Amino acid sequence: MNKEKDDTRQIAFDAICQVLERNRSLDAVLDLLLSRQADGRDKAAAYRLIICCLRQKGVLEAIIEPLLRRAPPQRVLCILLLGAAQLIFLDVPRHAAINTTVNLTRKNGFSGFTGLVNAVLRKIADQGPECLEGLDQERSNLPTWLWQEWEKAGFNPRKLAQCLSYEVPLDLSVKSGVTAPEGGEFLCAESYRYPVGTKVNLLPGFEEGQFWVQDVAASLPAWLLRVQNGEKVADLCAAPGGKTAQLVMAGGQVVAVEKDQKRTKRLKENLTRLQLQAQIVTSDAAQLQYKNEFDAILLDAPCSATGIFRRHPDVLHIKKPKEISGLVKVQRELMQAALTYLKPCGRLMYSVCSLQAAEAEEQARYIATLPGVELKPFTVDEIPFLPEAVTKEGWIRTLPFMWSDKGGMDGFFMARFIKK
Ligand SMILES: C[S@@+](CC[C@H](N)C(=O)[O-])C[C@H]1O[C@@H](n2cnc3c(N)ncnc32)[C@H](O)[C@@H]1O
Repeated sequence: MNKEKDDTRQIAFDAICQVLERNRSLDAVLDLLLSRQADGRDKAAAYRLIICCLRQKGVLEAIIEPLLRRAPPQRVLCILLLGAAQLIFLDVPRHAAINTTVNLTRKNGFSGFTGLVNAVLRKIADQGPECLEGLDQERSNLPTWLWQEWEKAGFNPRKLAQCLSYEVPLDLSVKSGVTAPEGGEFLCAESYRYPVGTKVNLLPGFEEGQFWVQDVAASLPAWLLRVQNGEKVADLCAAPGGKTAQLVMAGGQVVAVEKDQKRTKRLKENLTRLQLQAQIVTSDAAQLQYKNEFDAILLDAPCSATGIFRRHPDVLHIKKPKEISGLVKVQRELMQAALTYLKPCGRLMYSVCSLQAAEAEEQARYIATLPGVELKPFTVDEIPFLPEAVTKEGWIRTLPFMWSDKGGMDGFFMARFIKK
């Protein structure tokens, strides 16, 4: 492999192009791209650069575009984003940022644009932090459709966009009976928070399967299902398995269903590392043959994932409004199926990591209208450490700026129902 080609900036460029041009999720491209880079520090630097570009894309474009007479090819714009991010947000010295970006332009077949890249980046470097003056940074960084939908839902999009300006800590769910690794802050339930930059695989106990990575908000749906020892539980959309692990730990006899083969493999690997056992079924969870069988079901449904934009800023750019209606349809099919699989008096937890009302609040309203189902509202007593998340309808809605003094949390929605 050509080492020179595989440097930090080349990896960042390849990743940004795949996300922005091909709408591929960052997770999907990173595994492959980062495996090309042997040096851990270079990997971390590439990751930092990619994340910064995706978080600040709107602001960077607002700075770059007035400096262009006509639009260059999309890939040259990606190169400019990388160069400008280094100058404005990552404190890379002017000389290094400009020279390496000009080299990147040449190496990727855009020799005719090296002059332009050089000139634009010099202007940005000359302006320094002043280039941010007068810019509505929050508004620039959110796509208009998300800003509007979040505003309509009453979520304060400006405060949400502010979550893009800080680095995100690491949250672990820790097995019961195990001491959490040192250096973490206890949050709630089985969740601990570690400082930004903590490497999970270097923490003592990782190999032994004593904990797993899971945002504190993501740990709430399985925890609030209050599974009792020996209960028969289905986790209908299970991979990569953070919530399955919680359900098993709580003592459930868990059937974990996952449609995607590759993700099922990851689910199995994760449960093996954690030394936890569940019956794993690879199938469309809407097509199973169960009837009146489970005491409790977790439906952590496939969704737009807009609630996880702090950790995965790619969602801001790859998700499109027209995708939502297809997801709403799948979520409803899964809900209907879940209600068939549930025993009378059984509990259904519906959750999504989405900030889109159509996938969350409106879906909860829809389930409540189905025959034979009733909402079991959450009360503040059940979640006293986060009372602001309990809505007047009795749902739980976490928002990324909740606990912002500690580093925030993912945006999750959950609603609990009982089969009559
Ligand atoms: C939000 S993720 C689940 C995350 C998981 N509950 C956890 O906590 O680790 C949704 C998962 O549902 C899977 N999925 C999507 N449609 C499905 C279906 N019809 N049946 C079963 N699984 C499905 C996706 O492949 C994805 O792994």
